[in-house]
Amino acid sequence: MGLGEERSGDAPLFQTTTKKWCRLWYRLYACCGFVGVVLVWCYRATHFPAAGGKGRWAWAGMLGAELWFGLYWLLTHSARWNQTYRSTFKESLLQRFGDRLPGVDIFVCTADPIIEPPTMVINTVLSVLAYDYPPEKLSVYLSDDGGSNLTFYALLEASRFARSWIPFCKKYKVEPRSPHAYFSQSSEPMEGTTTVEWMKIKEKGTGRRLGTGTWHKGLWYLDRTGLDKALASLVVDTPPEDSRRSVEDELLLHHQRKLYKEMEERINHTVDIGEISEEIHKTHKGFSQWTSEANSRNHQAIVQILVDGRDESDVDSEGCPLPTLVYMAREKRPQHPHNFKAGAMNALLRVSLEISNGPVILNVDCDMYSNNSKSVQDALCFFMDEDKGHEFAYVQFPQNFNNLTKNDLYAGSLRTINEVDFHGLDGNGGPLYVGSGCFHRRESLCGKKFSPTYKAELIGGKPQITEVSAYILEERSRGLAACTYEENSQWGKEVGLKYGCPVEDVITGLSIQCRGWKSIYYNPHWKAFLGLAPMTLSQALLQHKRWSEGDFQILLSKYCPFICGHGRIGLGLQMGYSIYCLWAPSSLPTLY
Ligand SMILES: O=c1ccn([C@@H]2O[C@H](COP(=O)(O)OP(=O)(O)O[C@H]3O[C@H](CO)[C@@H](O)[C@H](O)[C@H]3O)[C@@H](O)[C@H]2O)c(=O)[nH]1
Ligand SMILES: [Mn+2]
Repeated sequence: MGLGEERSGDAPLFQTTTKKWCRLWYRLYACCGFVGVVLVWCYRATHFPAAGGKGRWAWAGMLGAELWFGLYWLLTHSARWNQTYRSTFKESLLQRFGDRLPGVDIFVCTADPIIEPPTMVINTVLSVLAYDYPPEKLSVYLSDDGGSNLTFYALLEASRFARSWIPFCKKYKVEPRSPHAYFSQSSEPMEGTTTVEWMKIKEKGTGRRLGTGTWHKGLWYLDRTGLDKALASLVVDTPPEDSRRSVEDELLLHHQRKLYKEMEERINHTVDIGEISEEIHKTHKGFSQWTSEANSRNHQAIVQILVDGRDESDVDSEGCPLPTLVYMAREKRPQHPHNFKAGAMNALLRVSLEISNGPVILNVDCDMYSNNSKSVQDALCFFMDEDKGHEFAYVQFPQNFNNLTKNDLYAGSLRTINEVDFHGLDGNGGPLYVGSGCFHRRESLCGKKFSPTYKAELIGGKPQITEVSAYILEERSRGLAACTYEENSQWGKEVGLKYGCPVEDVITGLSIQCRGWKSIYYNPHWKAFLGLAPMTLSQALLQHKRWSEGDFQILLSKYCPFICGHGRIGLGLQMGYSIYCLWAPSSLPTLY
């Protein structure tokens, strides 16, 4: 069992269960399967055609293929032997740590404004900005490898919208906190509105239109004055307090939706035109960083702090502090390898160290929004645990998708991996690091070795307001995001994410585990992250080719789980890694 139970006095922060009966049934099933496999092998071996007999080579080939699959089967099921499940106790976390909670830096990566539309990117950003976590301890960084001023413009719009969106989410406990996802699941305003009170106001108040506003796609949207007027009229029209509240709620929802739609339209319009207008250009100094020769492969480093969480005058519409929000496009030059996502993540590690220095880091892809506002608290339940927390380097959540068709033609849901394999690996020392949806301890990601005596508190955070201005932080950060910064350094080797492998995350996770750290797989019923799976055959093939190639490359490199992991990670985990490392060679017996 997990922890806590054995610790007297303190309530546990997380619990580990094994689902005993499921495990037993599974093991029984696996044993029966293994008997079957052995019988197939025996049959092949004992019925081998005699020398000179027909089909001898074909038979030998079949025996080879079945031996391979049998051994692969053994590997897979051994890695699944210790299925483990986790649950967290968030209330205890808040009670116990209160304002001693650590700073959390969130990295969102995007690479191309055409493939990854800016409205999608900012929805992901807004979903993490609105996490249910003290805003002064939260910093969100967008890395734009496309180096696009359109993405920067979208983020600027998002930084303004966030001022009403975050208090709205907190007041109404909105879920999910990606505005697009939220508004597309709730019904359209004004049409078939639900409350009786609302109807009354419509008739009695200012008539059909309620107040001043604009028509949009056949619906009447109130503007701020219209909204205030309508709210004021409620006092007269609907005396009971609770019915007044429900109408007020509807009006605010309606207003928030209108703000979102307007922002979305402005961004899409600018993206369609493909350039920033003079008018927009004037609204922020950041646009001047884009010179006329700049393009996605050749430009200087750009770092802009759009919201400085330390600035007490910069608050949301309710007067509460905002999370820090930073735009970063690292320097790109054709003669310097940029190392794809790993390069972006390492630049983010350095820039965020300068600006907010959160000891915990979350990375999400720009197409994967947060679907649960409490995930940061969930992850911290593991890191902050007094007994075991110091052993964990990262907490990986499953990657779930919301664009799959009913039959999931290209197996994009990763169901077996999410629901079976990773629970097995969690019982063997921890799951792989697979990119999006993973919380890291900054130190272990930056190369620190685990030591059993080491019990660092997860403290740290932003420098004091008086220390340096945002301008100086931006200047310094630009140097850290320069493409020459990593020359002759350990970045990409021993520090940060590793370079040179198409699955930079898997190889990085393996080396972290080889340095003695454990990891956690947390798969809550209420999905924490929802993203976009490949939609076409060619996209799906390309992704699987990259994954298989990358994993096979690990097997052949010095990071081979059986060599690098020998004596450092358990045999179960070595076998677990090899399931994926052997994907590519498994294609040969499959073809046979
Ligand atoms: O030069 C690059 C290339 C990609 N990305 C970003 O990296 C992420 C993942 O790239 P994508 O092309 O979407 O790859 P996927 O195969 O969908 O990603 C899966 O596989 C990757 C490699 O294992 C992991 O890093 C991801 O988290 C995981 O979701 C996206 O946000 C990109 O914007 C960059 O920032 N810079
Ligand atoms: Mn992707």
